[in-house]
Amino acid sequence: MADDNATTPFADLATQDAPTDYAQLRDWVAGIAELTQPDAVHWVDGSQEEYDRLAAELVEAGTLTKLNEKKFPNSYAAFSDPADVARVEDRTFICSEKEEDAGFTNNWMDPRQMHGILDDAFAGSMRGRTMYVIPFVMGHLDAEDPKYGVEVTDSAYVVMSMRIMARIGTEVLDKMSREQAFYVPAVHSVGAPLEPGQEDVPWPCNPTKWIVHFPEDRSIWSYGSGYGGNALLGKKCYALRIASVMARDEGWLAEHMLILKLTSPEGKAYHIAGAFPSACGKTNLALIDPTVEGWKAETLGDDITWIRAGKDGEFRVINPETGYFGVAPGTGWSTNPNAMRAISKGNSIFTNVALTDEGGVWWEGMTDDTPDHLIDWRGNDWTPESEMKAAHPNSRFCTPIDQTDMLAEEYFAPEGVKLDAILFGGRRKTTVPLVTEALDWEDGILKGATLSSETTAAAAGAVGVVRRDPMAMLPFLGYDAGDYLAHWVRESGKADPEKLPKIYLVNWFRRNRDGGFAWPGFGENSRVLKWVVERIEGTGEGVETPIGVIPTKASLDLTGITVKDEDLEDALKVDPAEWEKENELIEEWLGQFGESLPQSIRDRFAAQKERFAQA
Ligand SMILES: Nc1nc2c(ncn2[C@@H]2O[C@H](COP(=O)(O)OP(=O)(O)OP(=O)(O)O)[C@@H](O)[C@H]2O)c(=O)[nH]1
Ligand SMILES: O=C([O-])CC(=O)C(=O)O
Ligand SMILES: [Mn+2]
Repeated sequence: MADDNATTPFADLATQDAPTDYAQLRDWVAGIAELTQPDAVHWVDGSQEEYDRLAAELVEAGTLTKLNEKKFPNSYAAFSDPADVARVEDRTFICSEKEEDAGFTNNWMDPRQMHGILDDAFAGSMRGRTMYVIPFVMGHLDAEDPKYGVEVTDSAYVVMSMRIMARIGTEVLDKMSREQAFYVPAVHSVGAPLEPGQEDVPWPCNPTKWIVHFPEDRSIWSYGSGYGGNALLGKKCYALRIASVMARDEGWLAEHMLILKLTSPEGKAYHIAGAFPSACGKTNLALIDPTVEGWKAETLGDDITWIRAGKDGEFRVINPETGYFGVAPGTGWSTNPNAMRAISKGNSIFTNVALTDEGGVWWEGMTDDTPDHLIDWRGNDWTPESEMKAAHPNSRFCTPIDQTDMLAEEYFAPEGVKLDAILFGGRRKTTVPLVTEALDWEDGILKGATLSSETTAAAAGAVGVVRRDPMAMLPFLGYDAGDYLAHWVRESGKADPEKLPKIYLVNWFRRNRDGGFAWPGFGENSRVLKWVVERIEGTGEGVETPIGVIPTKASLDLTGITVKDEDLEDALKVDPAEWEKENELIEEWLGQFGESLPQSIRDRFAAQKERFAQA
């Protein structure tokens, strides 16, 4: 261990037991300790022992409830402050040097001004608490160019969750230190210092929240929230916002996508990625149980995908995470048995779900029967007569991905898999058909660029409002949206045109004329995937419409289910009146981009309007 000339007791605290001689890292951690003034500093080794010790401390503090060991081994439930239940997009900032580099979709503030605000907020913010130092890597530790990070946090809940979601601890620290590698410095504080003698609360947080990214120096500062995407900084903050900037500069793509491996009855494997906004079905599709005869699904990832052009001109994809942070409500034995099996193996942390009288967890949609009595996510008695939901709509399960029975072995391969198709999807009651094949790659980019969805509980704010969400990345772009689309165009230029994935627009959420879902969804989506594969093979039947090719009614394999003919019509129709309105909204959306929007996207949109005019 190196000898430090520490200047303050806090710097001493940070470095005295530091298990690394990486001087730059030691100095950085010491500096954060000086700023935040914790009572203790702990370098996280990532061991089970450490995890169990933190869990015991959090049970003692009332943050975690240990679940029934027989039903949910080594699992815990956490209940957040009712005002800290989701990502806070209006408090999320991209502080690039120039405002135009953050683009019109992001909140921006001058980096110097923001650093001033953060210095004030973080000054003494960890008083009375332990500061944890979490070395982590997103993606594989033995990747060609491992993407390291170090999260400093005063939340043990964050440490436990990060251990599920990413590769953390000693092995990562050792390799990072040996290589003196660059790491993304990520600072997190719940923003609730304790004065001497002050009693803690189960879920400390601060009414003022700051989720801040500095893309040029690749750093992250998160203040005031303990929740999910606000606090587990390896996830959305690093693996999407900061990684998207790295990807722009280094020539790859960081995307909000699931990865699914699908094997046909003939034994041929296909890899499909899907970009859907938060709470629009990624985890469910990633864990699909196909209902269509003879098809097998395996998963590689459910939320984040990094794409690189391979040496043979193919697109290759990996999942940089190691766990699920999945939406609990709607995840059930009938809709998502693969998730339920993974969860049942234990080692999970549930946040804002309800507790059963047997010490288990429950949420809306988990089982067909509703329990007679629960403790709801706010800690109140709950019965089926209660007006409130038992679980918060954005309640989550945090579960290791390697507990998935249907995990594809390629998940473990640093070189990833070759991508065959990309689905862009959203939650739209009207207008957008069940599935549409883009006319070609550039038309596919237009589909991604103009993707839209009704807002959900995954972010604070109104639910059910239609908004444009380019490539499902709206809340996760680390730079200008037009530059991002131009980067897509540029990256695809590197691929062999023959090997570019085919692109599809999907919508599992369209309503029928009676207001119900027009398509049964979930496992039945395998029927749509089968059509996609048939299109790739050149055998699937389709009808050309002004927005692309949609299946004929007969070309969707509906063996074994009954879908009413009129429901199928409602699911598949391209209604010119709806699209006239839609095209106006798209025009308005594209009008918000500046110069940076690639001309090819404007041209492809003009072509789409022209096809409607000709139809
Ligand atoms: N009707 C219908 N609902 C679905 C379908 N797939 C998912 N859902 C519901 O949509 C909600 C969100 O699904 P998820 O799979 O968790 O969404 P996600 O995209 O992984 O969300 P994030 O983890 O927030 O990014 C859940 O309540 C699901 O039950 C589908 O095919 N049809
Ligand atoms: O980031 C979070 O808090 C949860 C999540 O996966 C999302 O909202 O997309
Ligand atoms: Mn998910």
